[in-house]
Parts: sequence; structure tokens; C-alpha cells
Amino acid sequence: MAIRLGENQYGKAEVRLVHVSRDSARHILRDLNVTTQLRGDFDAVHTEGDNANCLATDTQKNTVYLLAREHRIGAIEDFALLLARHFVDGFDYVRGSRQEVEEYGWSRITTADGPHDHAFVRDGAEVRTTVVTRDGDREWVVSGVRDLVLLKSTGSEFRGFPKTAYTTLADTADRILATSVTARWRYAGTDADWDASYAAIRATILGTFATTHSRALQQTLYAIGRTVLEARPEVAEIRLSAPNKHHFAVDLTPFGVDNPNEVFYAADRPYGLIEAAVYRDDAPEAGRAWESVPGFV
Ligand SMILES: O=c1[nH]c(=O)c2[nH]c(=O)[nH]c2[nH]1
Repeated sequence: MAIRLGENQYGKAEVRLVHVSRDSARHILRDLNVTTQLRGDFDAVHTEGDNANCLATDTQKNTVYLLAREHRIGAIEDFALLLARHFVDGFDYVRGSRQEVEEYGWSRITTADGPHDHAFVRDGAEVRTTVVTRDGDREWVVSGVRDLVLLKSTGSEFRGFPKTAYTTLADTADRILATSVTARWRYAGTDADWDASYAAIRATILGTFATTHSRALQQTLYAIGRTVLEARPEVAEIRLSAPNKHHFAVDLTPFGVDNPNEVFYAADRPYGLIEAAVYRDDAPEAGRAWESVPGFV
């Protein structure tokens, strides 16, 4: 019987890093959560307990803080690429690397005197994400957003679906559409203007959600994917996952009161879960870009 070690990777998960740029009195804050992973010549660590090539996860954690100190932290994509290149180019037993970075947004507090230099308020629940994968000389960048909570109070219907023996849901021509978008998009290259691209894609997601008259969340999701690909040539493909956060109009007729779509019960569970990938025909192949990126079709 032959038993062998399969795919493996290791690193430090969720290194919390807050960086304050103090180049002027107007501080710039970046709040990150970094997960480093190394792939390479690590068989002996697993099979023999030989740690000669085992770059300690503690060292990887320190690397995150030292590269943050030595280099200006710009876009999370640049920081993830910096980390991947540091590990793969710096140690011959490291052949590949996966760097995942999440960014929590902070906005300057505005006082009566205007935007404050060094006081901030956390943005909404949404989190900006990136996963940089390096394999030998090849690199891929998959960025995204998660927990982007959206709601429209009209402009959404759901009707014409099969009415089976088990169907109770009625057709509706006017409902609340609410979701929490998680999107990941793969860039065609590794040198986009990351911050500008993120801002534009986020704005496109919001704009398309708002202006698409929705006949189903599936239709809205595809419209979001299509408009992002149409507007952003640097994006090769986008994958979307969106819970349908149901809002049910409360039946007030037992009280002799009507409810013209004003009073809703916001259900927690269960929720519909709608997922779709949207591709560009001429996109470069995905390679290992989506490896270890869970939760999508
Ligand atoms: O937008 C929707 N898509 C569905 O597939 C679905 N199914 C359901 O019960 N409600 C909805 N809404």
C-alpha cells in the first residue's frame, strides 16, 4: 500500500494589521486582516518532522509587520503581491504562495471644522478582499467585496414560477429586494489601478442593483456581473454569491387593518442563496487563481 502526501500549504492566518501613515498631520489609516500561505518543498516537514525548510508561521507574521513598516501600504493587492514575491523570490524552497488580505474601511469623521485629521469612523459591514496566488513565475489576483448589504423597497417582482403541489408562495409584482453581496473578480493582469478599479466596481454593483427592475435576484445578479465586465476591461471574470434576505409583508387583516406593502417581517432564516459566475470569452485562463477560494460556484 502506497501512501503519499498530497497538496499542502501553511502559513499564519488572520494577522491583524493597522497601519497609520504619518507623513503629514492628516493621517491615513489602513486596517487589514492578512493570511499568508506558502507552498513548496515541505514534504520532509510532514513526513519526517524535519523543519529545515519550515519558515515558521511566526516568521511569516513578523514579515507582514516588517513589510508594512518598510514599504508604504497602498492597495491591498499591492501589499499581497509584495508578500508573495518576498516569500517566493527570497527562499528557494518556497515555490508558491497564497496571500489573502481583507480590508475594513474607515472614513474620516467630519466635524463642524470639516474632515478630521486623525479621527475615523468604521464604514459599514462591507469588507474589501483580495487573494494573490503565486506559482513559480505566475501570478493571479482575485479581488472582491463581501457583506455589501443592499436593499430596494420597490422595483422588484417575482412571478411566473412553477406552481407545484408543494407551492404556497404567491406571485408578487412588488416586493422588497434585499441581499448581502459577496463578489470576487479575477483580474486579467497584475498591474491594475487597484483602488480605482475597486471603487468603480463597487459603484457599478450599487448602480446596477438600484436601476435594474428585478424579476428575480438571479436576473439582478447576472446584470451586475455583465455591467462590471462591460465597464471594466481589466476584469476577466466575476463570481457572485447573494442571499435573498426575504422581507414578508405582515398580514394585518385579522386586526381589520390593511398593509399596502408598508409593514414587513425581516426573516433571518432560511434565505434563498443565489450564486452565479459571469465570464468574458476572451479572458486569459484562470490557472490556480481560484484554488483555496471557497464558497462559490
Ligand atoms: O429572486 C428570487 N429567486 C428565486 O429563485 C426565488 N425563489 C423564491 O421562493 N423566491 C425567489 N426570489
